[in-house]
Amino acid sequence: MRMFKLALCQIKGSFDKKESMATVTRYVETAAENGAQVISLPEMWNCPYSNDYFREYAEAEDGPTVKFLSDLAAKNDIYLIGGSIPELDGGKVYNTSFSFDRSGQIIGKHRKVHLFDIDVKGGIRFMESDTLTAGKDMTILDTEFGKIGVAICYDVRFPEWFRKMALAGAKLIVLPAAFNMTTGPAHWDITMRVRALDNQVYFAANSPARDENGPYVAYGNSCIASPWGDFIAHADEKESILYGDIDLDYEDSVREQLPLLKHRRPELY
Ligand SMILES: O=C(O)CCC(=O)C(=O)O
Repeated sequence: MRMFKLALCQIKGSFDKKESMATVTRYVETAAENGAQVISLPEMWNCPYSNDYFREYAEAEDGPTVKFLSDLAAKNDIYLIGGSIPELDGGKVYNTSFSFDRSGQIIGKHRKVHLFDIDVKGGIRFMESDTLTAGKDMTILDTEFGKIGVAICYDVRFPEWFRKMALAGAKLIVLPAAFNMTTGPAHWDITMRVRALDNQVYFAANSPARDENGPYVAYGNSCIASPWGDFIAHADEKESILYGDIDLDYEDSVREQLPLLKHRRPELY
């Protein structure tokens, strides 16, 4: 099939995992009822986004959250890109996105490769590397709709990583992410559009909804950019489900008319 419906669930986090799971269940069921075949969640949806909580909330791959996501994918007969959660493995904590097929099988596991360590004066300081370990591997899901790349938030700032994904065949890239109120207004929209445009892919960024009272105020503004570089869907800061039709024939036609990927001169750079 050359066309499928993607849904991004822009939901608020909470301190209570059970409450977060109940919210996720509601949103995923609604998106599936509305015809979405691939559904995604935000970064760290089951854990407050703070170094104070990552280890406390972390779970192993055989823990309850991965089981919950697997059951949810199977029950709703959808591909699920499970946002990200703190994953505990060998005493280390990773920011990890698990993905599932329609039967609930894990088909991808992305550990955030670029850790979010920034110090913007008068804005935001965050040092993920104080508590988290970086992953090393590129993640591309093989699905009945084609290849879907998965990366997490700060990964988006490294264009080489996404070019590599496009060259490996990714047609859609999904980014569970949680920009903030300093870098969000400055860089979110333009970065998502340009990753789509440069690589001639659909590019979808799934933020949590904004919670002014939470430990981390996310920017929201989940969005889906087309291979032409325009937005086909864009949320505000509130809880919502964002839908987009991913049309791979359209993607092919953009690539034929403006053959950027063919015109590269890798022997020169
Ligand atoms: O790159 C940014 O500005 C934000 C990144 C971020 O919030 C994250 O990686 O979680």
